[in-house]
Amino acid sequence: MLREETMTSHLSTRQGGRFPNLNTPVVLTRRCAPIAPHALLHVGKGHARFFWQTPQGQTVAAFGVMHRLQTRGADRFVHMAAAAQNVLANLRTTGAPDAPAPLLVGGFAFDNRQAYGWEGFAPADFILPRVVLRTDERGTWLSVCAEDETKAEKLWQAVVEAVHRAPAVGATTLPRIQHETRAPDEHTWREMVQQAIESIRADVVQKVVLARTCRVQTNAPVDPLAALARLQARYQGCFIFLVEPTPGHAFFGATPEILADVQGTTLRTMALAGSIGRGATPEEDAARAAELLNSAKDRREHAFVVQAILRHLRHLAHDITSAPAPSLLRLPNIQHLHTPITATLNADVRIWDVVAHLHPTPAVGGVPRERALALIHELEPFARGWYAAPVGWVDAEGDGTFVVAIRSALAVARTLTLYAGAGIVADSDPQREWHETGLKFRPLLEAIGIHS
Ligand SMILES: C=C(O[C@@H]1C=C(C(=O)O)C=C[C@H]1O)C(=O)O
Repeated sequence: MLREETMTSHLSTRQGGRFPNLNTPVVLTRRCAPIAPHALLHVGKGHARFFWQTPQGQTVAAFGVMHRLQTRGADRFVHMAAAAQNVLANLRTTGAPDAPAPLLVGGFAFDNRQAYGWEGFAPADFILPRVVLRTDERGTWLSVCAEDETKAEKLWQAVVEAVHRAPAVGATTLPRIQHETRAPDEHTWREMVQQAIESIRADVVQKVVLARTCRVQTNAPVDPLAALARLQARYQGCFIFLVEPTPGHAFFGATPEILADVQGTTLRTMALAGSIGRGATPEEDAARAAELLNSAKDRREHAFVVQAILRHLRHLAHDITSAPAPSLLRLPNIQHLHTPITATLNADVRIWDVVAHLHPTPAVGGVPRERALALIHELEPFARGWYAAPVGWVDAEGDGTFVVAIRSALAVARTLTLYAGAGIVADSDPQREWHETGLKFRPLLEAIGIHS
């Protein structure tokens, strides 16, 4: 039943292209008794899937494809905005009158490069899901999307029955690790950082964020749901996400970094840059926090991000406010400098415009942006795929949230690739940056049962 209902229709856009006429699908949304998001994702195994959990505990779990929207190229944000608008404006909603609006879920690649291992992901890839489960302070909502009312009604009932038959998330046996490789290795990393520092001294760039990967081979496929459960247990302060646009190609993580959160005309974003480990005792932890807050190097690294965000927002928004000095954002593995920023969007500015302008901030790219990106391409021995890129959702009212997909991993079959980066400025130390990126791998290593 579910399998038949979840047929895929493709909607690709090309520059200057026209969108095909769509039939008008029906989105049926009703309140329901609590359903565990994991049960829904379990039912959705074998389909495209999406999961989202905010630090406040709201969740979105979705599966199946009513429409898949894919765009590529430097203008992928603009083209996706048009395609999304076209799909969301062509829905008939039914069910509870106070139901949350229909949404699209997905994200973007970091840049325009072909990325090895990311074949299951288009450079901009969103779906209008067949089934969406949302929990928030108002309760639990189940939405289904189908060709007509009768089909929607049948699908709604079928999903409710299926989730009640789904097994509870219990202890899962984790796959055994057979092989682990760090790319680049430590020696090459030091050379990369050294070259970045030389580019900074030569005034080519002022800051650049370099990343490295950890590739793990396991004896059995990694179950992203088991990894998500572990991230949920330990990293509730983060946004926990899973994007699986093609079944079996899963990108997931626990990120603290919001790129754009829009409700009505209110925008929330943040600068997050400058990092140090946690202490083993409260005294040591406080000493490290003080060291970070007083570090001229970290404050400079951070200021680049604040300035870039404020500069972009000036064209998009008014009433922009940012904290005068960074505060601490503390996670179990690491602590960061953090500046919350809010603004009111100008008329006609949508979340897509904000994402298109802000990404990549110097928290994951560098300053100046284009030169830093060129240096990243030159120095990093891999393409980033969706790592450090915008991932999130947008609804039919124009609200939405995109996070920066760091502290993340790609799982395809028995290969898991973890990514972590660090901002390099003139006085960075390659050894310390190796250690810092090591700390940033930790949540995802733990999520698959490796304690480093
Ligand atoms: C690039 C990453 O993290 C970013 C870089 C940081 C830094 O250089 O201090 C801190 C937070 C993030 O904005 C990552 O986790 O991979």
